[in-house]
Amino acid sequence: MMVCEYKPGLEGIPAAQSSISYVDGQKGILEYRGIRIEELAEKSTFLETAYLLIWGELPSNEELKAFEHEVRYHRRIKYRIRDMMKCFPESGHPMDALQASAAALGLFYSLRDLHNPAYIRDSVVRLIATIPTMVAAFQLMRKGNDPIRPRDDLDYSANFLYMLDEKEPDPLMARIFDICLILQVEHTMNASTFSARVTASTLTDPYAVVASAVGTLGGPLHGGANEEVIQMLEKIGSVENVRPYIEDCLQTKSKIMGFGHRVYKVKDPRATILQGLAEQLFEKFGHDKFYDIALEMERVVEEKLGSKGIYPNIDFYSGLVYRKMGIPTDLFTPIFAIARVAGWLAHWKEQLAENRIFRPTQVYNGLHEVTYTPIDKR
Ligand SMILES: CC(=O)SCCNC(=O)CCNC(=O)[C@H](O)C(C)(C)COP(=O)(O)OP(=O)(O)OC[C@H]1O[C@@H](n2cnc3c(N)ncnc32)[C@H](O)[C@@H]1OP(=O)(O)O
Ligand SMILES: O=C([O-])CC(=O)C(=O)O
Repeated sequence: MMVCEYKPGLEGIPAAQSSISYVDGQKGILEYRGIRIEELAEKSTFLETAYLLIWGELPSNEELKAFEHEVRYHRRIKYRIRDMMKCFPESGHPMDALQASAAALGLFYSLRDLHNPAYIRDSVVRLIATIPTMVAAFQLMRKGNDPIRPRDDLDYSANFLYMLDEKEPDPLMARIFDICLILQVEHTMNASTFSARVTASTLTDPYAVVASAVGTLGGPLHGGANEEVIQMLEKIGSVENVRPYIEDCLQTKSKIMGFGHRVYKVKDPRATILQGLAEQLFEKFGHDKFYDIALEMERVVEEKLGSKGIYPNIDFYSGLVYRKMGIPTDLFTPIFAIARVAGWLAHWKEQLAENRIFRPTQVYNGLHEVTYTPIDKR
């Protein structure tokens, strides 16, 4: 057997062959199925992009209409799922609520008919359709309110924003939210997608695949950083405090949230687009002082860490966009999951097409031939 060098975090080790997305981290390029992210953000919608990622090609008009229709009519969640969610502690994190709810869907649809295209399509539609409803339902129920029923006349993103507070969203806000989902939907072999593929490789059901990926996305080194960025900006509080804050992080070797990336060594192209979206919102709905703090952070981090290739990642500006929409900070990562579920499902489908169970090796650095010490002699 070939002996390979151990790489912490599997840096640079290919874990799959994939045609779903492509990143050039030196040039700051991201493509979904070969199409540049900038073009999709300008011209596509989240559901069209999800279709592209999962089925490999842009849909025809009829295909898109059919997909949108199916998603629209699967948005409602079973009352037993709602009843289960009512028992969750209101102080719990919405990512944990989402992970548990996604797993619970598997109790109702545990068929695992993995060779049947109709089962694949049905699972894709159900997960993409119900995850926003479950996120919004927990948000209302933890405040003691009843969930708001999805509105069939609203499109995907407008309906989610509506379900958060029963107000039809401003059209610019709904469009910007939809673009955010396009930007967050997929990113090659990131930690949560890897998790999804490992889980998929055991041939379990897609609800378990998504639940395991949601659990992985929530950590602060991954999708959870978008929530931490806002907490950091609040803690810094003013532009003058930025430099001392960053100097302190460098001295204590703490991570600056929303900066750095395993693949990008330049500014993440999605951060650039998100920054532009935040500016559009500030223009229409008023400035946010945290944006000035964020700009100063970007300047100081570039000065101090630019030579190491540490620049803003996708999580740096997304929180400012969601904050301006009035969305609570602890929903930022669940919203990331609303988007990324389509990427995970594209990888689930690709993994199933040429499956082999993931079973890497390890470099054992423990003891051998140790004798058992009876408890009274320890
Ligand atoms: C959707 C997403 O997941 S995007 C990423 C979201 N996560 C964050 O924003 C959290 C902050 N960033 C980080 O923790 C990292 O940059 C990660 C997790 C994104 C990437 O991690 P890795 O590729 O393993 O890089 P690693 O943590 O080994 O850092 C490499 C070097 O850069 C430094 N570095 C990396 N990111 C940062 C940061 N945000 N702040 C300060 N220093 C950093 C490290 O201290 C290390 O320095 P050293 O070589 O002198 O020890
Ligand atoms: O790719 C990664 O390592 C992190 C990630 O999910 C992203 O940047 O969207």
